[in-house]
Amino acid sequence: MKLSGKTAWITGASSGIGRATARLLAAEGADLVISARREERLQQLADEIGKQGRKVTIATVDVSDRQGMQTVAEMIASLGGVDILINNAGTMPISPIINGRVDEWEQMIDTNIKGVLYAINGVYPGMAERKQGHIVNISSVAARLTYPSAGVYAGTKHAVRAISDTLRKEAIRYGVRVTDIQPGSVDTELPDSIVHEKIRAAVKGNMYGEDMLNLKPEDIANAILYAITQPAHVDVSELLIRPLVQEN
Ligand SMILES: NC(=O)C1=CN([C@@H]2O[C@H](COP(=O)(O)OP(=O)(O)OC[C@H]3O[C@@H](n4cnc5c(N)ncnc54)[C@H](OP(=O)(O)O)[C@@H]3O)[C@@H](O)[C@H]2O)C=CC1
Ligand SMILES: O=CCS(=O)(=O)O
Repeated sequence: MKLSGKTAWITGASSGIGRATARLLAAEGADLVISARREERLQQLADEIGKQGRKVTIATVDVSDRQGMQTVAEMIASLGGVDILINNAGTMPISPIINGRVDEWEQMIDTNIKGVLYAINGVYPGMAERKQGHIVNISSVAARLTYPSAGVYAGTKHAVRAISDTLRKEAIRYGVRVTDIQPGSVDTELPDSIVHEKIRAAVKGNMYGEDMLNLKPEDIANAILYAITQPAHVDVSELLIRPLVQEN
């Protein structure tokens, strides 16, 4: 097993990419801290993974809750810290900017940018002190391009990519590695977070159309595993993974 003796914190572990990654990392021997807002989902996952003999700690927290994230960080520090952070929690309530859905903009900014920063802030100082660690941020193909209705979402993902690359440069001196994972369309619950009904229907139609074979969450979990199991001198800085049929 490639991750025996390692502990990973996975945010957004209650579904999709986070849940698939939790399963894969546990199968490779990692102990886990899994967090999200839906506690029942986390408990089900913990029960499943616990049967494989892995230690799993649940943290029910909204990543946009600065104090709540600080409490999780303190709990993690009391466990001795984590070796790996999978900074995955995210939301995508997209809509045209002309609609002025300011609450949804703020939700994306608070979750996708501030949440990512709070998690980094929670574990990075400890990693730097121990002179080892790996931070994996899940941005998106939308960290490289934009498309109508996704202005704010793409803005948050461009920000995650910029934060990742800056952190990568700063963290070299501490022996901490940073990877930015950029998935294309993955078959998950993410479109359910779109509140604008017409856009949600359009995105779901596109993502689940018969002519479009999306990625599976496990495809991204495999990419994450690749990034975190390279030799210590290797930093997989970015990985862009699209379904074969996705042009942009
Ligand atoms: N699916 C796709 O096509 C793509 C996804 N991504 C990114 O991948 C990441 C994972 O998404 P994916 O698995 O697809 O979608 P899911 O909707 O299946 O999973 C999102 C996860 O994030 C958690 N989450 C959302 N908001 C919050 C919050 N405020 N606080 C804590 N946890 C939260 C959810 O848990 P809960 O609701 O229980 O809190 C859930 O576990 C996201 O960052 C997304 O932007 C990137 C590119 C493509
Ligand atoms: O983050 C989402 C990427 S895509 O589904 O719009 O390609």
